[in-house]
This record gives sequence, C-alpha cells and structure tokens, in this order.
Amino acid sequence: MTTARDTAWLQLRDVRVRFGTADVEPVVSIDELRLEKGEFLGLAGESGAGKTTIGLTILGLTRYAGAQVSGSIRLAGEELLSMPKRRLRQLRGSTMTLVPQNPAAAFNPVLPVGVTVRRALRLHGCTRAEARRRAEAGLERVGLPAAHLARHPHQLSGGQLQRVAIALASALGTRLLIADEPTSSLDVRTQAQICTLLTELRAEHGTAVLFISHDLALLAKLCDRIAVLHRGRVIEDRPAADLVTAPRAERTRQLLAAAPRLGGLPVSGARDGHGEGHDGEDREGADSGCDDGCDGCDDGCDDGCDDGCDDGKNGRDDEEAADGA
Ligand SMILES: Nc1ncnc2c1ncn2[C@@H]1O[C@H](COP(=O)(O)OP(=O)(O)OP(=O)(O)O)[C@@H](O)[C@H]1O
Repeated sequence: MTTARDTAWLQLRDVRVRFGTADVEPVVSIDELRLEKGEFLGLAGESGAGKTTIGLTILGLTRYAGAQVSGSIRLAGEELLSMPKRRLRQLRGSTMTLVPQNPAAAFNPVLPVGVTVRRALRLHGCTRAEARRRAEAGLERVGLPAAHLARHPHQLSGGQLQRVAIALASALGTRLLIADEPTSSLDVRTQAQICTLLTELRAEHGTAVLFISHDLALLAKLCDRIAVLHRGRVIEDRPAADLVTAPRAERTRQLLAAAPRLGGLPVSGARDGHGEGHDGEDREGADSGCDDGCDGCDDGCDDGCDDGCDDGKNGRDDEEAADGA
C-alpha cells in the first residue's frame, strides 16, 4: 500500500556514502530525508558533518570523488542512484541545480562566465538568441549588470559568482536548488538579496531548496524545516520554528548557542539594489553552482561548441570540469 511516507517528491532512504572501501565508516548515513515541492529544507550541522556530501550525492557528483553510495534517492518517482549518466545530466541543470560552496571552482577560469551560462541554457533547449536573452535577464535579476557576463571568473567576487549561479538556476526554472553555504561569506545586504531571490524562485517555479548552512538563525528565518546532521546522521528534523525554539538534541542546542543572531535578516521584500551593479561590494570566496547546469559535454555531445564564437574559443568548456570529467 502506498502511504504518504512513500510519496515525498525528493526522498533519501538508507543512503550511505563512503569514501573508500565497504569496511570504512560511512561519512553519511541517512535513514530518511524528505523534501516536498516548493519546500525549503535547511541542512545544518558542524563542519564535517556531511552536509556538502549529501548535496553532491543527490546530484550524483560524489562519484567523481570516488565515493561509494548505496541506498535510494528518488526524485519525482525516479531513482537517481541507478539512473543512466545521460539522464542524470539532463536533470542536473534543468531540474536540479547546485550553488556550490566554492563557486570559483565551478566556472572554467579561461572562459567568460557568460559562455558557461549560455552553454548551460543551450544544453537545456534554448536557441542561441534565447540563451543570450535569458542570461542577460537573469543577471540583471540578481542585481548584476549584464556586462558582467563578459568577465572571467577571477574578475568577479565569490558573491557575484554565486549570484551568477542563481541567475542560471532561475533562467533554467530549476525545481530543486541545492544551495551550499550560499551566503556564508556575504555581507548582510547581499545575503538578504540571495534569500529573496530564492523565495522568488519558489514563487515562480515551485522550486524546492536544500539550503546548507551553519547558520541556524538564517535557516530558521528562511526554511520550512531544518534537519540537523551530526557525523553524517540526521539527529533532528523538524519544522524550523519548533527546532529553534525547543531543540531536542544537545547538538542542536550547541549549534543554536553558537548562532550569531536570531532574526534581523530581511528575507523578503529586500529588493533594494536589484538591477544595480554591485561591483566590488563583496570580495569573498564562495562559488556558483554551474556544476550542474553545465554538464553534458563529457560524453561527447559537446554542443557547447557553437557557442564558442562568443569568445573565439573552441568547444572545451566548464561543463567538463564541473562534471568531474
Ligand atoms: N572526496 C573526499 N574524500 C574523502 N573524504 C571526504 C571527501 N569529501 C568529504 N569527505 C569527508 O566527508 C566528511 C563530510 O564532509 P562534508 O564536506 O560533507 O562536510 P560538511 O558538513 O559539508 O562540512 P563543512 O561545513 O565544513 O563544509 C568529512 O569528514 C570529510 O573529510
């Protein structure tokens, strides 16, 4: 019999992730983790708890780091762990997008970021003109001038690169955004902007967000639910308001005690500054999630080549590096 427990939109069951042989302790041991369409789930936990590994495993990217993964991860009824690579690549970008912790690593350093963005859009069905239009509109939407598309990754700050990644997710109409510490190194105003963008994505596309952060206060403000990880296990998974007001686990209490603040961050309505250039306001190191939108070329489809005229380079592109090829 099918029960409500079986029908989550994204559902992890008995997921174990090991780096090494079967006898090593898994770095992730998730018995169950669920996310519904349009839901914001915060993933909290101390450094090394396994938050990034979970995000990358959902996207099928830990395999490139040599991880052994078992269990089940189902998205809209499709099993991701046994899915053919080509289908998984289709889903990354069109359906699932990553805003990675280290955005600089997700962009090819020798190409303007606009090339990466347009290629990702073209890989997911846009014509060249449409890709250009959507890339420009997406950048303006995240408060960056479209001219920044001509810049190379090193010419943008970490926060700006993260915004480029979110612009891409928005242009792709992604349904599942995995945002890995997307605001940790940003000033408060830019953090608020990013959070507002995420809530807009939910309103427009029904996007669900897995928001990875140490900052329980921020998660409480933004998320519907928060799951707290400790040593790869979920020790508490409850509605955000309940978890921060009446934590059950000692580790959760410790994380809360370490939280810099509760409240004060305007999550919605903070649109001041959109459409302006924010050049140079944040020189931190974080990075974008183009990892996912950009894959696909390592199996020879190389359909980014015709976009090479944008920068006069040939078909090797960010997707290769991003997909771990
Ligand atoms: N490629 C890898 N090879 C071996 N071990 C790894 C690899 N990637 C992650 N780990 C280990 O897995 C564990 C979880 O790491 P992960 O990056 O997922 O933690 P995290 O909760 O995201 O930490 P942080 O908040 O510091 O980013 C850590 O012990 C880490 O050393």
